[in-house]
Amino acid sequence: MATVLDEIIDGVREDMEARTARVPLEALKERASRAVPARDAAAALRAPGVSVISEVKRSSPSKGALAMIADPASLAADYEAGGASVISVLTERRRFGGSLEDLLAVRAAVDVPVLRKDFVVTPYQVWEARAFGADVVLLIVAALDQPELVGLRERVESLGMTALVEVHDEEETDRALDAGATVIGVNNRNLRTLDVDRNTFARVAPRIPEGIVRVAESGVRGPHDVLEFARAGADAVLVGESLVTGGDPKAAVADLVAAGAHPALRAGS
Ligand SMILES: O=C(O)c1ccccc1NCC(=O)[C@H](O)[C@H](O)COP(=O)(O)O
Repeated sequence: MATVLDEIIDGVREDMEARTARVPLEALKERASRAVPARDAAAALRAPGVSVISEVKRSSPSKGALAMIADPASLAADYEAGGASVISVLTERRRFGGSLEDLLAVRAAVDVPVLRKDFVVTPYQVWEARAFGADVVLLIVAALDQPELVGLRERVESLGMTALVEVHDEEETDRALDAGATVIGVNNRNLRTLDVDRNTFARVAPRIPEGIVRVAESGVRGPHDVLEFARAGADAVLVGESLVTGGDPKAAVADLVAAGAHPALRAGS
């Protein structure tokens, strides 16, 4: 039986084929060659404290509509003002209501690195990410076989960007490491059931060696969750829903950043 992930990827491939018919790969490469260089996201995520990746997220398969977000650039600027280290932009159209135009607008509005959050399964999408200003590209291990994962990571890095390689369990973590990932996101959301289990990060993180950036993704409701993920070894958290539904995104990000800089975390307690 097809999973939600399979269904999303089927739609992504259809949309991408339509874009490929309009903009051939060679034209896209030419546009990417004119893009300003990528910002260093790995350095931003390695900074002291728990870095906050704040997401522009209009809707989701698990929750449906979340927020209108008429002006993603303005939301991203609020996130940056609150102290976000990286802005994540969901560019998938059918289930998340995003677009490459959102990515372009956000990149022009902020000085921090910007993540293309999508279901990337072909090199064309990586070139697209760069052409539209991305500094980071999400690669989901569950969506790729091993040669695809290795090839896409290499393509992302050859264009000067950072690959955020997403895993859900220990086996996928081993695949990410074998593929040469240096930034690994553990998603607490099971992509088959869409349920969030916040214990996933604590279970999987010990599998990720020191020196690799560890990102806890999904299910961050507030500062207490940042503290929990930090104690379990997170260098960064990726947060969407609670920021877009909370009413004051700048203050909400600032609260998360403050929690991630808590002195008790520096003492290792
Ligand atoms: O959010 C979903 O329902 C979802 C369903 C299927 C695949 C991916 C999905 N979300 C993408 C994400 O990973 C999250 O947007 C991101 O981690 C932020 O999560 P949250 O803070 O829980 O919105």
